[in-house]
Amino acid sequence: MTISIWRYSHLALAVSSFILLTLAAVTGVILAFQPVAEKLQPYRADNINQITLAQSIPVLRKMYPGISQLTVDANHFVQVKGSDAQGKKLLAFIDPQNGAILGTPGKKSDFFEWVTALHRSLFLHETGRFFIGLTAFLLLLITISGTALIIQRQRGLKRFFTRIARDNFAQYYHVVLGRWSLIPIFIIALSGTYLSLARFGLIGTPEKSPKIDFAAIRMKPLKNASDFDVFKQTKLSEVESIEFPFSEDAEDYYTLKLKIGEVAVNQVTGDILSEVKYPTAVLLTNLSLNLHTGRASGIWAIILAVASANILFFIYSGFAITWKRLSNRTKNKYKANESRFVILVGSENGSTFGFAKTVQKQLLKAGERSIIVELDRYTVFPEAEHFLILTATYGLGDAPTNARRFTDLLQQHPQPKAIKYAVLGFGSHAYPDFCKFAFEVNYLLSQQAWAKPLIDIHTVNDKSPDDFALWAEAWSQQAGIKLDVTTQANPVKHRDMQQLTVTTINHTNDTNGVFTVTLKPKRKVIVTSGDLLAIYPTGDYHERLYSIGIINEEIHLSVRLYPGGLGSGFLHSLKAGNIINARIVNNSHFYFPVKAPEVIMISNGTGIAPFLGMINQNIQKKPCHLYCGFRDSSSYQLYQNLLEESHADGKLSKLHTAFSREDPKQYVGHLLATDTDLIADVLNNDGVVMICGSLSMQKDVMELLETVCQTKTDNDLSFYQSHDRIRSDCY
Ligand SMILES: Cc1cc2nc3c(=O)[nH]c(=O)nc-3n(C[C@H](O)[C@H](O)[C@H](O)COP(=O)(O)O)c2cc1C
Repeated sequence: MTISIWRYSHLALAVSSFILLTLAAVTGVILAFQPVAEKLQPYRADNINQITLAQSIPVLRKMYPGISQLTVDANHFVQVKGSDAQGKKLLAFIDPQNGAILGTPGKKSDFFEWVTALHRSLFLHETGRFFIGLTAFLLLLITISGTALIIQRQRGLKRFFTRIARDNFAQYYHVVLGRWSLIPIFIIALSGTYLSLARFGLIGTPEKSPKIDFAAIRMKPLKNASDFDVFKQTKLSEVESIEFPFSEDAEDYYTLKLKIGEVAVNQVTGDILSEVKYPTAVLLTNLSLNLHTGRASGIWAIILAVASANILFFIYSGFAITWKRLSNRTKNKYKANESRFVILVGSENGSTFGFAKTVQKQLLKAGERSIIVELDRYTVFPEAEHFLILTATYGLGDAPTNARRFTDLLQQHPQPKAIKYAVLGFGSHAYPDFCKFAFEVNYLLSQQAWAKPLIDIHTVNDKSPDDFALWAEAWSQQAGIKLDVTTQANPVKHRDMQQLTVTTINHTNDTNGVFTVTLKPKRKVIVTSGDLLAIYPTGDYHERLYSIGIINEEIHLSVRLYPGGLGSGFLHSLKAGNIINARIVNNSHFYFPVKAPEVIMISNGTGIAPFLGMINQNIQKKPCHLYCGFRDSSSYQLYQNLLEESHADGKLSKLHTAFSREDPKQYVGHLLATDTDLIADVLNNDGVVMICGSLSMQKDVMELLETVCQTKTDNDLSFYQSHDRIRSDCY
């Protein structure tokens, strides 16, 4: 069953019962203090588990000849009724061993009586009782659906109590407290439901009184009550009440109402005149009363109070979660058939809609026709030029509820025009399948003839504003529309601006416009190969990002000069000794996998930059295979010495080069196609594949990897992507 069915049932049940549930929970918290207050009174007989009727009854009859009834309540208070030796009315708590009076029962608290009536019947008699019973039943169903949701969220019963990733306050504590108070709430709901059913006679059979054969009552042998076998065998703790014989006539007898049944005892001989066992339904009613009211145990009563208070918190947090989900839904200004930008959203709890709205606002501000659509409402968008797909991942790396049908819809609705797409995955590293669904969507889109990637897939861990801003920047650069997504949580980032000195710049004319720049930070900075360097060519908000390779503590960039290119033109104009302002952008998802046993690196063009640094730093000489593609050998010359040295040092195990404009014309994909067994081995043995370069190269490589995964590895492509075993940084 899907998470949504449980969720919707949970919500529907909560919505339909929350008013009465609030009332029952508030009164329940108050009533739980009644047994605690009662237990504080000093009337408890501590040893009723040891005292037998044979010990107690003769003492009591002697002290109180007019005793008519004895009761033992859940507090272990023993109460006697009747008249005392002076013939005065008797109603007192006594010590059952010596008959001493411990106190007299006071009037029940009006307040507790009032709250009890409200809790049981809303002051509406049978109608009220019915609604309260129904509320208890709905609470039972809410508890069951809540349990199912926790099991699904935690990926199975075994992991029920394992750590919960913290989403937001209401959601986190809804689940955390839910796990702990599940059992008491289940017991409250079940016992409440049972008591209501019993009350309306829907279960249980009426108690039968003992049938006495008066003709068979014996007058002899005369025995003392202390010698009656039945009294000797019965402890006070087994008794609910005892009716004493009215006179000394043998036809008047003792009636023992025990916890499990009723026994009539001849007052002369001690014979058992009749014995009836209560039906299970009656025993269950008693048990339900004990469990529902906490009357039998002060500790249980406190647990009930806490559980009832938790119900109130669940009502609040449940509505806070729902409100968040609903308030993130959007109204669109434009229609699907007139929008140029389509923001497709996959979200379970609504936060991804918040990010989508930020993007939407910027696009509308820029005067673009833009629309937000749930992934499950995917259709043909005749005017669309850009798809921005923002999707979370749920369950075991699955699609969120509003994106379940997307993969089918994508096949059903091919788009009439070419559309540039960008996928942004929302997820959390607390889950093993990080952003798996986003990787799947990205792959499926790459298979559509009409879909053209604008930028590589990006991911956002734990709603990180920085991750989001990085994606927005990358997208803005390619789309030519500024998305300013800086927020309070992500204040102007240029605080971390560094001054960097150009140490070398290497541009020759025969490298197809590719050149390298080496920079040295003036101050010590934390930077790793794979990070990005953000430069500001016009000194304002225009930002350009370049992959970094660290060699000998210097930052190496590989850049292709584009005619009129803002960033590449700026870098190309630099001279050794120039100082530039730039900042390091953390890109840790593309770091060298230090723990992996073997690594395959795939690049084309300037995508080689981070790998140069990673290979240079591979002092442990971990097996590393580099597959790099260039237009021709002149572009390769920029890196040749460094790579050959690394190979000779053992930092690079194998170097494969492909030249697309020299015979035999080859792309990296061709090199990889001959080494599919190696790729499969690396993936099957915890190794990592890294890709850096152009999006079109990435598309071809991903297709090849998908085939390798289908035919030669244990898992599919998105599994390796979401477990950081296939890492890509393409543009
Ligand atoms: C029950 C549950 C399961 C999740 N499973 C995954 C997962 O498998 N992979 C992942 O990367 N993130 C997972 N997440 C994290 C969410 O995808 C992430 O918090 C996302 O930002 C939520 O977006 P939303 O509020 O739009 O649904 C899970 C979160 C929850 C609560």
